[in-house]
This record gives sequence, structure tokens and C-alpha cells, in this order.
Amino acid sequence: MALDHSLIGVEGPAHERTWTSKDTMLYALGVGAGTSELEFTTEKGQRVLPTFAVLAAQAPGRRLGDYDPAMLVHAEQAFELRAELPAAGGVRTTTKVTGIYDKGSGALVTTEATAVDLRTGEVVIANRSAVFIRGEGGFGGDRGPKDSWAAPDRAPDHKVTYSTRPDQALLYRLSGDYNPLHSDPEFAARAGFDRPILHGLCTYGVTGRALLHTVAGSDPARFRAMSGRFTSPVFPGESLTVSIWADGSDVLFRTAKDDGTVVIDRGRATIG
Ligand SMILES: CCCCCCC[C@@H](O)CC(=O)SCCNC(=O)CCNC(=O)[C@H](O)C(C)(C)COP(=O)(O)OP(=O)(O)OC[C@H]1O[C@@H](n2cnc3c(N)ncnc32)[C@H](O)[C@@H]1OP(=O)(O)O
Repeated sequence: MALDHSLIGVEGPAHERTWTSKDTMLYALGVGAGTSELEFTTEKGQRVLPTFAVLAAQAPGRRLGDYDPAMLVHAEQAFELRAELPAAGGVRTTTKVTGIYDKGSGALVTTEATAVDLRTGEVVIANRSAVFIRGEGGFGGDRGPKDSWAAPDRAPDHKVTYSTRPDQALLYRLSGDYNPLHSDPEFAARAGFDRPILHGLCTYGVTGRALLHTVAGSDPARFRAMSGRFTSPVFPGESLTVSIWADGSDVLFRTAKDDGTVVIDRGRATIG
């Protein structure tokens, strides 16, 4: 068996992470914020983009088994934020693998993480994530739970388009994900891509900005939760259009490229 199923349900060692105001500004730049979002990109009255929660509560990945790392892609990401994140702060995170599912063309490995504030001991972030390891399916396992997400039967209430820079991944990676899939053309070719692809969490952060400014009044304190599934790779330099359906505090969304290819599907957010 290539993947280590004995990891399921076993909590990994607690991991402490602190961040500075420079880290959160660099993150904002990495997900495309610039001169029109100075409250996130400069220290004057600095606030933190809610999607930084995913990075704050990330522990170093455990070895999931024996597979080619070039075949791993980020598949799903969800977070809940219990309080607005400070410009500088710290959390202690515990994670556990919650499932290894057989998707035929690959294996889906799901993980949960819970982060407590280092000063208060209160839970501030709860993350759920999944990676898809292409070529590692077909081991006769369960396909996993189904999700009933469906786009509402009406045009989106909002559509927001943001461009990404050709060097977006080189900037984003400085927030800590140095996976060569996003920077090294040879490694990307091994994974079957013509050139390096954008980090899923960069696309996620760009999408989070669109949600924050469109349905949360640009106020991170109102941003409670976000989830979505990465359905197709993005190349740095491509534009991203976020379609948003807002129904009170419950928001559904989808992110697509100019040619209509959906890159984040099954999007949900909760806005207070
Ligand atoms: C905190 C954690 C951090 C993790 C960081 C990881 C390191 C990072 O540096 C890596 C990255 O950022 S990679 C970049 C972002 N991700 C991507 O670009 C992946 C885009 N998605 C794909 O390419 C395909 O959907 C693909 C390849 C995922 C699947 O495509 P196919 O093989 O064609 O599969 P398909 O036939 O469509 O479906 C088969 C079954 O799998 C389910 N499925 C598909 N995509 C899924 C996804 N994204 N998440 C969960 N499940 C998914 C389908 O539903 C189907 O299952 P079922 O029949 O049971 O419904």
C-alpha cells in the first residue's frame, strides 16, 4: 500500500507558529492586494486578510506514504475563523488525517487542524483540507462523502474579476509554500504541466479578497468561514472571476478563468 492508512485519526505533534506584521503584509501582496488595499498591505491601521487563517493554522505536512510528490495537488480547503486575526500573533495547531479515499484516478487525503491562540488558549481557527494524489487511487477503498452543493438557479448577485501577475507564484511562495510545482518548470513538467501552476491557496486568497470586499464590506471581523474545491489548475497571469450568490450570511461562490473553466467550485462562505 503506497499511502499510510495507519495515520487516520492519529493526532500529529502540536506545532507553534508565530507571525509578524511583515508576514501578513507579504501574504496580502502574494494574493494580489496592492495600493487599493493599503489596510492590508501597509502597517497603518493594519488588518489581516481572513484567508491568512489557513496559513496560520498549517502544521508541517506528515509523510503520507510513498508516492511522487509531483503528483500531489491541493484539492479542498475550508476554514472557520472565531475572531479577527491580529497583524502579528501566534497559534498552536494540532492536526489529524481524517480520511484516505479512493477516487479512482487518485487518492483524496483529508485533514483537520485546530489552532489555539498562544496568549489566550482559545480556539481561533478550525481548518479542513484535502490533497489529491494523482495515480494513487484504485486501492479498493471508500470513495468518501458526497456534497450536495448546487449553484442557485439564478444569475450570480455579483461577479468580480481580479488579474494575477505572471510572477504571482514567485511572490506567493515567500509566505511559506516552496513547493517547486509553482516555480520550477522541470518539476512542473514531471507533474504534466507546461509550466509551473499557481498555488491553490493563492487562488483561494484572491477569491477571499473578492468575497471580503463584495459581501463583507471589507471588514475581516465579519468573515467567519470559507470553503471550496480546487477543480482545475490556474497558471500565473490568468484572470480570475468570482461569481457570488449571497443569501443573508450564507454565501455561495465559484471562481473561473476567462475561458469559463471553473477553478474553485462548491464555494461557501459565512459572513456575519
Ligand atoms: C493545508 C493543506 C495544504 C496543501 C498544500 C499542497 C501543496 C500545494 O503547493 C499544491 C498546490 O497548491 S496544487 C494547485 C491547486 N490545486 C489544483 O490545481 C488542482 C486542481 N484540480 C484538478 O486538477 C483535478 O480536479 C484533480 C486532479 C484533483 C482531479 O481530477 P480527475 O483525476 O480528473 O478526477 P475527476 O474524474 O474529476 O474526479 C474523480 C473523483 O475525485 C473527486 N474529485 C475531483 N476533484 C476533486 C477535488 N478537487 N477535491 C475533492 N475531490 C475531488 C470527484 O468528485 C470524483 O469523486 P466521486 O466520483 O466520488 O465524486
